[in-house]
Amino acid sequence: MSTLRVEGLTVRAESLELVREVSFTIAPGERVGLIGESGSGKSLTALSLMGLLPEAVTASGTARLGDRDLVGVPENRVKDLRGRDVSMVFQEPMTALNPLMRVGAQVAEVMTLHGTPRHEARERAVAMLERVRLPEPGQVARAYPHQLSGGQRQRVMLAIALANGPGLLICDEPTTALDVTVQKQMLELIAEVAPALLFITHDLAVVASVCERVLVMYGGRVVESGPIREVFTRPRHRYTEGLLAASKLTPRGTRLPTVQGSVPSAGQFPDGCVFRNRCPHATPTCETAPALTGDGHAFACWHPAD
Ligand SMILES: Nc1ncnc2c1ncn2[C@@H]1O[C@H](COP(=O)(O)OP(=O)(O)OP(=O)(O)O)[C@@H](O)[C@H]1O
Repeated sequence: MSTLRVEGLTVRAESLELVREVSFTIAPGERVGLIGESGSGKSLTALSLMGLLPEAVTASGTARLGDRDLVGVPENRVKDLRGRDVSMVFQEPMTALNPLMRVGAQVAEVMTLHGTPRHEARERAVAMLERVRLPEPGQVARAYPHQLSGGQRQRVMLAIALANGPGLLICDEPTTALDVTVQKQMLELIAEVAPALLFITHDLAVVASVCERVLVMYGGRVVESGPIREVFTRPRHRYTEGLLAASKLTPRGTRLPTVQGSVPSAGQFPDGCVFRNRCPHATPTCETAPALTGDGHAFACWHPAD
């Protein structure tokens, strides 16, 4: 597993700079959110890492996953990286899946493209469908996309994205088209299976529930970044303040007690709190977080508006 290091990433359409000098890192296992208003450059940032920029749009700067360059790589080599080192799940699975091909064959195809023998790929495809918790994976493998629900199709897309064991998963609004219950399950699954995650969304509650860190983009730049609790409770940039104010997250003014030397139990979080099952001080869930060192932390609690 390798760290993603992006430095000075700039995306241009002719002389127009659409993304400017973006720098960030994502360590193995880390989940980083990318938020910002429409047109702020989130998708172009992600597409640069996938080598999928639209025609006449170019990227400069560096993006390295371990010892591999992701930016400025010739097209014939980008195909090797895409799917194997970095994978992406988009919002609408129906447009990404081939309607005329059984889904098992579609999962298998991305493996054969990267050198897995055909018979082995078929077997591993079913295992991948099981990994993304599709019940009856053998049966699902034989289905066509239209025979599955939206949530099942998005799980298939996740299986395709993970098929070659990439080091980084990028998700661009992967649950926006799903209903709320299915969305929650899908987010939990993504958080669990992502080797390292760059998660693009407009939904701040989603970022808070899936990611540990967040990057805020505005006008093509990253204007603020940091751990979720810091950025969401003490935003430094006026634009972030505005985003929070306009979001479904509303500060209740509840300041939970300073925690001394122990991990807060789920009972300390009010119903509906996005931190409820996650320790806001550490990356794992409350249940598994190591005991705090005793210096104590205070935090405000943000939760979705009623
Ligand atoms: N092919 C292109 N040629 C020129 N400009 C483009 C092209 N694609 C995107 N842009 C512009 O680049 C800017 C950033 O676009 P991008 O799609 O990255 O924004 P975004 O933050 O992902 O927005 P959204 O949340 O709506 O998806 C926008 O101003 C957009 O109009």
